[in-house]
Amino acid sequence: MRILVIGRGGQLARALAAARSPHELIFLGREQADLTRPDQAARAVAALSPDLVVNAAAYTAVDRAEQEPALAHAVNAEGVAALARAAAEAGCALAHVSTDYVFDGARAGAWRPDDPTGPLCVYGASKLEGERRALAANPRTLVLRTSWVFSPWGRNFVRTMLGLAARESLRVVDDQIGRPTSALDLAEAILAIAPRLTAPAGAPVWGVQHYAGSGAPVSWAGFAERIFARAAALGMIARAPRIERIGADEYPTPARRPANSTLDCTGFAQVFGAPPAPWEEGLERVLRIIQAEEPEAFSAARGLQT
Ligand SMILES: NC(=O)C1=CN([C@@H]2O[C@H](COP(=O)(O)OP(=O)(O)OC[C@H]3O[C@@H](n4cnc5c(N)ncnc54)[C@H](OP(=O)(O)O)[C@@H]3O)[C@@H](O)[C@H]2O)C=CC1
Ligand SMILES: Cc1cn([C@H]2C[C@H](O)[C@@H](COP(=O)(O)OP(=O)(O)O[C@H]3O[C@@H](C)C(=O)[C@@H](O)[C@H]3O)O2)c(=O)[nH]c1=O
Ligand SMILES: [Mg+2]
Repeated sequence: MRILVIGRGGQLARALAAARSPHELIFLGREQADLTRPDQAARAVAALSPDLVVNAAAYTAVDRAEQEPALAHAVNAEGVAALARAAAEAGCALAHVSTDYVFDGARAGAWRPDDPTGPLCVYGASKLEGERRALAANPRTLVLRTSWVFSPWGRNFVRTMLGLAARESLRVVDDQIGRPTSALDLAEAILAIAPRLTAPAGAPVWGVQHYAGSGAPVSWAGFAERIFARAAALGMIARAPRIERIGADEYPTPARRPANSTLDCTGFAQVFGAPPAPWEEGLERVLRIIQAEEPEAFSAARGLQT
């Protein structure tokens, strides 16, 4: 089948490009399909008439969004609405990726797709609006919420931590928990379920589902410890910084983040017949790719004699 991916340089888009797949994948970067220029994406969808559009583009700068709410909304809500309309008009399905930050995180237990939302920040609110607009514009829409995405590329918590590995100690928030997700696993899951996304409107595949790394939820501090422990074991860093576990109130950021971001993915496993991959295995794979692709990238932080 023919899959049109909106977005090219981002983590998920790169992971989709790296994955092995029997499908024909076409990637459009911002130059060809800018979500703030709704006509562009619509023209591309009409011209290419794919079976499925995967939206891997988004405004993802969580803190900066607090200063740029209009732009976040233009990309994550208006742009998505236009894309969904174009897909509906061309008769093609839409897989749209969303986020755990649509929840307020204010209770224990994993969030199910139909649990009440309540975003705490501009990014989360813009993504929630995008979900609604996509589902309203195209009945053949799968909104796939994911969380804490990391990959060998771009901006993510794993690369941020590796960049700080030379520090003696690091203060990291311990009262926000969630499920980290490898972009490679997410990409492979999307490609694996793609043939199911040719179903007609009303089929059980449409609507909101959750896909996040399986295994125990962790705090950012716990995730950081795991990253450093594995990076040290792989010889990427000489030794792990000491992690000082702090509260979010001790690490002020412009955007508020949910205390409990844990996504319940049982619905995805039921509908698509495959549970998400374990995040700890995803981390191992991502670290090995970073090590292979950029042996010197974190050399300043390695503290290793080379
Ligand atoms: N990263 C995470 O931790 C999480 C991400 N998600 C969601 O997953 C999806 C993929 O995220 P991820 O791959 O990490 O995102 P990235 O931030 O890595 O990439 C986002 C991509 O979107 C592009 N983009 C931004 N604005 C526009 C625009 N106006 N028109 C077209 N393209 C644009 C960026 O282009 P450019 O490079 O030119 O800026 C970039 O290539 C997003 O929907 C995100 O909301 C959900 C949960 C967690
Ligand atoms: C760098 C750093 C961050 N932190 C905290 C701040 C914050 O609470 C938490 C994560 O910070 P980050 O900015 O890396 O992550 P953030 O940008 O909030 O990541 C989010 O991105 C969007 C796109 C999503 O959709 C979410 O699922 C989530 O992955 O870690 C520390 O405590 N110490 C540190 O040294
Ligand atoms: Mg960030």
